[in-house]
Parts: sequence; C-alpha cells; structure tokens
Amino acid sequence: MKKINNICCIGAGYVGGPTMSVIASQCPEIKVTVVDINQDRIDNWNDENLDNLPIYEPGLKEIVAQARNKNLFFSTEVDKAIDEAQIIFISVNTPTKTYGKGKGQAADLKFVELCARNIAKVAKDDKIVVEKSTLPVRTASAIKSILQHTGNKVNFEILSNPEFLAEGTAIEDLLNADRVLIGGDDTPSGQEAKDTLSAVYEHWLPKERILQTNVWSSELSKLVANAFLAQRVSSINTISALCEKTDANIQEISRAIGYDSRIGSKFLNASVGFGGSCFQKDILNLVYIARSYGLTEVADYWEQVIIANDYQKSRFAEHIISSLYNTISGKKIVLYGWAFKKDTNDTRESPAIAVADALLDENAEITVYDPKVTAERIYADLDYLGTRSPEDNRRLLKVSNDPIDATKEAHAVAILTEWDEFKTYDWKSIYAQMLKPAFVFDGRRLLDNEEMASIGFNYYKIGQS
Ligand SMILES: NC(=O)c1ccc[n+]([C@@H]2O[C@H](COP(=O)([O-])OP(=O)(O)OC[C@H]3O[C@@H](n4cnc5c(N)ncnc54)[C@H](O)[C@@H]3O)[C@@H](O)[C@H]2O)c1
Ligand SMILES: O=c1ccn([C@@H]2O[C@H](COP(=O)(O)OP(=O)(O)O[C@H]3O[C@H](CO)[C@@H](O)[C@H](O)[C@H]3O)[C@@H](O)[C@H]2O)c(=O)[nH]1
Repeated sequence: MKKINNICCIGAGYVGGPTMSVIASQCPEIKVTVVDINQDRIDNWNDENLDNLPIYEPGLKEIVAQARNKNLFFSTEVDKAIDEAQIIFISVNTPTKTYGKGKGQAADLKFVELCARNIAKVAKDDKIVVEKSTLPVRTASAIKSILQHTGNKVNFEILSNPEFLAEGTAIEDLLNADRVLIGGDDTPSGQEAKDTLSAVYEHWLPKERILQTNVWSSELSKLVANAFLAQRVSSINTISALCEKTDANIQEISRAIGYDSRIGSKFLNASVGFGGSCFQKDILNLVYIARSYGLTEVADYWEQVIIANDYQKSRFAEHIISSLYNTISGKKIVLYGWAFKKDTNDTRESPAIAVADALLDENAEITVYDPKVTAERIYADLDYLGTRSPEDNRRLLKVSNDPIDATKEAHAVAILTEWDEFKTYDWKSIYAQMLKPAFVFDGRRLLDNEEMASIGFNYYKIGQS
C-alpha cells in the first residue's frame, strides 16, 4: 500500500474546502492542496481575516486556522497541484443540465470531464483519482476512458468516494462520519487504491465505518441516500397538509411514528419544503437515469418526491395570500431567513426563493432578513429566476440588517429558515409595531402556539390547524 504524503483536491467549494481542511487537520504528515479556477474563492480561503472564508460552517475557521499554510494550501495553480499529488480528489460542481439532452434533469458533467482531461494532460506518474463530486452511476467509466487514452503510460486508479456531509454540520459530520464509502475495481491494483484511501480516513475514523464496494454501487448509493432522505421530508410534508385539515398535529405524528425503531425519528420535521444544492438535483438525476433505462414506473415514483416538495412551497405561499384576505398587493411582508437551512450561508434551491417569488407575483412589498446571507446573493437568486426585471426585484424587495426594525408597520412575518435567533426575539415588541391584525406564518415550526396567540398574533404553524 502506498504511503501518502501529497493530496490535491480540485474544487474549493462547500465540499472540497471543509473536507480537505479536516483531512489536513487529522493527517499532519500529508500536504493537502485545494485548487480552484475561481480566483476570488481562493483569495477568500487565504484571507487573513477568517470571517471572510467563502463558506460559513460552525467550527470551520478554527480548523483552517490550525492547518492553513502548514499542511493545508489553497491555490489556483491547478496543474502544479495535480502534478505533485498522489491522490487527486475531483470535487467540482455537477449541477442539473440547463441545455441540450437531459436539460432540467441530468447532471452536467462538463466540469468533471474538464478535470479528467486536465489530469490526463498533466500527470507524469501514477495517480489515484477520486470522484468526490456526486455523479451518475457509471461516470467512472467515462473518466477512466479519458485518462487511459493519454498515451503517456501513467496508470490511473479511479475510486468513487461520495461525500455525505450536510451543510451547517459539515465539520461535525466529517469528524464523526457514520460511514465513508469507497468504491473501486476489484482488481489487485483497485483493491490497493481502496486500501490506500481508506488509510487516510483511518487517521480519525474506526475501520468498521469505512465501507468498500464496487464503483457502481458507490456512485448509485449516493443518489439513493439523498433520494431516501428527501423522500422522508416530502412524506411528512404531505401529511402536514392533511393535519391542517383534520386537527391532527404533525409534530405528534412525527413523534408517534418516529418511536417505531423501524421508522426512526430523524428527518421527520415538517417544513416549508426541502432546499439545498443536492436533494432536488440528485433526485432529478436518478429520475433521468431510470427513464434512460426505460424504467418509467421507477422514475415516476421518485419524481413524486420533487412534485410534493414544489406543492409544499406553493401551498405555504398560497396560505399567506389567502390569510391576508386574498390580496397582498402593497402589503409589507417580512421574510425571516433566506438560507435553505440554519447555520449556513448557502441559498441554493432554498424554499425562501420560491415563496418570495410567489409573493412578489402578487405585488407584495417584501423585506428579507437573514443573519448570514448577503443582499447581493438574495437579489442574484431572484434575478436568476427571470420572473421579473432586476429593477422590479429591487423595487419590491428590500434586504434589512435589523430583524426587529424590519417589522415596523408590517402586515405579516413569514419564517422560512429555522435560525435559532428567531426564537429569542421579543415577539411582544414586534407585535406592538406591526399593523393589526398581525400575522406570523411559521414555515419551520419554531415558535410556541399559545405564546404567540396570547401576544395577539394570528399565528399559523405549518402542519397544525
Ligand atoms: N454542498 C454539499 O453539501 C454537498 C454534499 C455532498 C456532495 N456534494 C457534491 O459535491 C460536488 C461539489 O459540490 P459543492 O457544493 O462543493 O460545489 P461548489 O459549487 O460549492 O464548488 C465547486 C467548485 O469547483 C470549482 N471548479 C469547477 N470546475 C473546475 C475546474 N475545472 N478546475 C478547478 N476548479 C473547478 C468551482 O469554481 C467551485 O468553486 C457536487 O457534485 C455536489 O453534488 C455537495
Ligand atoms: O426533517 C427535516 C430534515 C431536513 N429538512 C430540509 O431538507 C433540506 C436538506 O437538509 P439537510 O439534508 O440537513 O442538508 P444538506 O446539506 O442538503 O444535506 C443533504 O445533502 C447533502 C448533499 O448531497 C448530503 O451529503 C447530506 O447527507 C444530505 O443530508 C433542508 O432544506 C432542510 O431544512 C426538512 O425540511 N425536514
């Protein structure tokens, strides 16, 4: 088994940055270089002020402070890092395709292919190439084909090592992973590569948690894990709609079913819908793959998870509109939270974007407060939808840094992210300065019904009538 002292990771994003920071902090003898073509991102990773790191994750800046410029480096010198590394992680983005065949469903693999071509061009000695990005099943064969046709006699072993961290808990998830999955060929050199990568993780994780499979099982397991998790959220969210009609309480239902050890209690929190860069993208990809093999029933089954999620977001927006007497034109509605979940500044596929867009369609005057998301990001998310002009988005939607001041003369507050600080606000003072009747629409089930009602609010909690 090879002794590893040099690792490179292509892609300094939400996965590459935290994952490599943890590897560097746990493996002091290994030099870890994270490279990216985005100069701004790399500059931010190298910023002396650790509050300017491009990603916010609890515990991340402490780990970066400990390892950066010792055995952890961030750089745009992609070729040099590839050349020096024994293991190369590919951790670039694999978004849903926005063009051509598979548009709107298949994963766009152009960035991954560019990495493979770059590795093929630069490598002068044998390398282990690790798919860290989430990829459709059988992508490794495309990477292998590109790498094996370089004619430079370099031997490449391709491994699949999907990442299971969740944002907001990335460092904890990495340090204490339930499992690490490593897929590779069952040949002697494939086995050696799997063991070599396994030894890196064994610096801090027990060997039993490192699972080895063939490449295809590993690639597909990642899509399936996300599909199962998202399915639970959609399942509980569909039942939240039924609860609102029947006087049943979704929290009591989650508790009642979660006590069944076969079902388990996690991922049963009803919400305004799931967001994040992964769930929707990976299920769409699974649906696309199933359809491409002619498995229509399989594809339809999983597609329903996305349809139910879209329904939950629009149902929430429609409830706001109907509660405010079917007209919200010119009414001030404050959105608490824009990130797709708490403790992250990531807004990709955040349900807040869809809810805001639906309210703006009705000419509401929106004010957004999020403790970690910038105004620039919020406008970029809305402009990307192309529903209305950037000028209209800026005219109708304002971003505030003061969550309490934002509620002055507001008709309603809608809670869209479960930031802990929302629970600590003085809701009596908020009530005092809002227009009456004052409404709170709680899409994250954060606040207490009785307390909110006793203050005087018309309080709606998703999943409860
Ligand atoms: N975000 C998550 O929580 C998460 C968790 C598990 C898995 N994943 C998967 O990991 C992969 C990466 O996700 P992410 O959220 O880190 O993406 P990201 O967009 O945050 O980061 C990707 C980075 O790759 C860089 N890049 C693209 N092409 C490049 C090239 N040719 N050379 C150098 N750099 C290049 C981009 O500039 C960007 O900084 C995706 O496949 C995703 O599905 C994400
Ligand atoms: O009971 C729940 C649990 C989650 N959510 C929502 O579901 C979304 C996704 O949450 P979570 O899974 O915690 O965050 P992600 O960072 O998207 O992580 C998922 O996607 C990653 C990218 O593939 C995987 O690595 C992780 O294992 C997987 O949990 C968020 O909008 C949550 O608010 C709910 O509404 N109710």
